[in-house]
Amino acid sequence: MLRVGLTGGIGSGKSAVAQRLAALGAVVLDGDTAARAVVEPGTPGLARIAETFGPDVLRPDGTLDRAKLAGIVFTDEAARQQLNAITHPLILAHIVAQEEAALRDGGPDTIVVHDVPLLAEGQRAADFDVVVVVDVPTELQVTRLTGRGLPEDQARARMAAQATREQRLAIADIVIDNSGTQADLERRVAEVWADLTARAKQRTA
Ligand SMILES: CC(C)(COP(=O)(O)OP(=O)(O)OC[C@H]1O[C@@H](n2cnc3c(N)ncnc32)[C@H](O)[C@@H]1O)[C@@H](O)C(=O)NCCC(=O)NCCS
Ligand SMILES: Nc1ncnc2c1ncn2[C@@H]1O[C@H](COP(=O)(O)OP(=O)(O)OP(=O)(O)O)[C@@H](O)[C@H]1O
Repeated sequence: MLRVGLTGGIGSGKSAVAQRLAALGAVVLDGDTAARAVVEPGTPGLARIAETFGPDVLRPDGTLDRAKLAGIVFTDEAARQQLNAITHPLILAHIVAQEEAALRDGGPDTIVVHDVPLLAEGQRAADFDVVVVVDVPTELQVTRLTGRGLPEDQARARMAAQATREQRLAIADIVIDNSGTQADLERRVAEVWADLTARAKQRTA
């Protein structure tokens, strides 16, 4: 098995890369999806969030009001650290369980891609055999985020809560430049897939 950490700033195109890698045969485990699962109604994660941030962050139906919580944590660094302290250990445990299942089901050449939005923010790069970073210039991140409907001030607030472009590039083994077209991206991901496949074979040889 080859364990790949995939990361990129918000709006870099990380999800687009993950989708293409999945289509090529990777088992993709997604941090944002895990982050949603651990705060479903009835979970200890959601209970701790409601205790910490107050019942106002819950909707009348008991689900998390994500926009309200985002409004709190992306304007208040201490609040975001509190949220991270609740969610990050739960997210990690959720993903470890999914990876164990992938290992049981897949063969020795299985390529597991962990889509980890905040890989450069933690100390986890060493947990992976290969780190792939999706890179775009900062202003293009803003353009793409506003293009999908996020107000510019909110886009910039989230980017300010993340590592810098340079910090992400510093942990990369492979960089995917996504400043071109979707077709350019597809070609580059196919190249990277060939590279990952070769690395996976080398490990099992
Ligand atoms: C604050 C929340 C409710 C906002 O929800 P929303 O649906 O608007 O965003 P979503 O979860 O889809 O995240 C979108 C992107 O925002 C960025 N982001 C999310 N959480 C964080 C954070 N704590 N710090 C920095 N950036 C973050 C990431 O680039 C992520 O890919 C949500 O992001 C959350 O629960 N965050 C804490 C868990 C977390 O750290 N998740 C991301 C890494 S695993
Ligand atoms: N090469 C490209 N050309 C034009 N638009 C693109 C390109 N790559 C991605 N996009 C668009 O940019 C936006 C952000 O891409 P995507 O959702 O894949 O980013 P992400 O890094 O996964 O973001 P998030 O951190 O929010 O999950 C999307 O609307 C996507 O369709």
